Amino acid sequence: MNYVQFYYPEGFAHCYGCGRLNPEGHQFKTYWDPEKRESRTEFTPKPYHTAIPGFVYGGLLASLVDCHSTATGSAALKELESTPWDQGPYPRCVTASLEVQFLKPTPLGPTLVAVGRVLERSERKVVVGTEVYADGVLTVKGKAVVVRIPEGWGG
Ligand SMILES: CCCCCCCCCCCC(=O)SCCNC(=O)CCNC(=O)[C@H](O)C(C)(C)COP(=O)(O)OP(=O)(O)OC[C@H]1O[C@@H](n2cnc3c(N)ncnc32)[C@H](O)[C@@H]1OP(=O)(O)O
Repeated sequence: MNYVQFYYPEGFAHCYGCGRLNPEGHQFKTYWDPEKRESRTEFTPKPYHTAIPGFVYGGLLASLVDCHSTATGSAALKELESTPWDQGPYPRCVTASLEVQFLKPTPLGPTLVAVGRVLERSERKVVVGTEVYADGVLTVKGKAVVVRIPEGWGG
């Protein structure tokens, strides 16, 4: 299966964090495992994503949790459709609220792995829990409420 953001409609694919059509952005890519009902986004920060030397800037970590959560919400809403996983478009979500807990400084260098789970889902809203690991150590936890984009917004 391809990544969730691959299936976003073109008009919703320019996000600075995860838009596949934004060459200046991070282009986060999120994979959904339909059996485990778990999402995974891997990203290797660049040397300039620095907070203090050797550690990742918290805003980047929040962006990772943000876009990873909207993608997880998208996959969770896609589950409600009868179309196959490899057939787009996927529903597009925006973030209504985002909580980030920085548990430990996140080292700059290793590939970060964000793992997401669906905590709650209705037809329009998904609550997503995320854990971010660096070298297998949990450094960040997130919780986001994401909402299907209202009718008439771009796309
Ligand atoms: C043109 C091109 C676009 C292009 C768009 C491209 C999208 C890129 C997205 C990338 C990720 C981001 O950075 S997103 C960017 C940051 N986010 C935003 O700019 C979103 C701004 N906010 C909004 O537009 C709005 O507040 C919405 C759409 C999120 C929600 O408004 P609404 O449509 O009136 O929804 P509403 O019916 O009130 O609520 C739906 C459900 O969500 C819950 N809910 C609503 N807000 C919150 C909240 N802050 N905290 C907790 N829960 C909330 C409600 O209780 C309800 O739950 P229940 O009663 O059903 O249980």
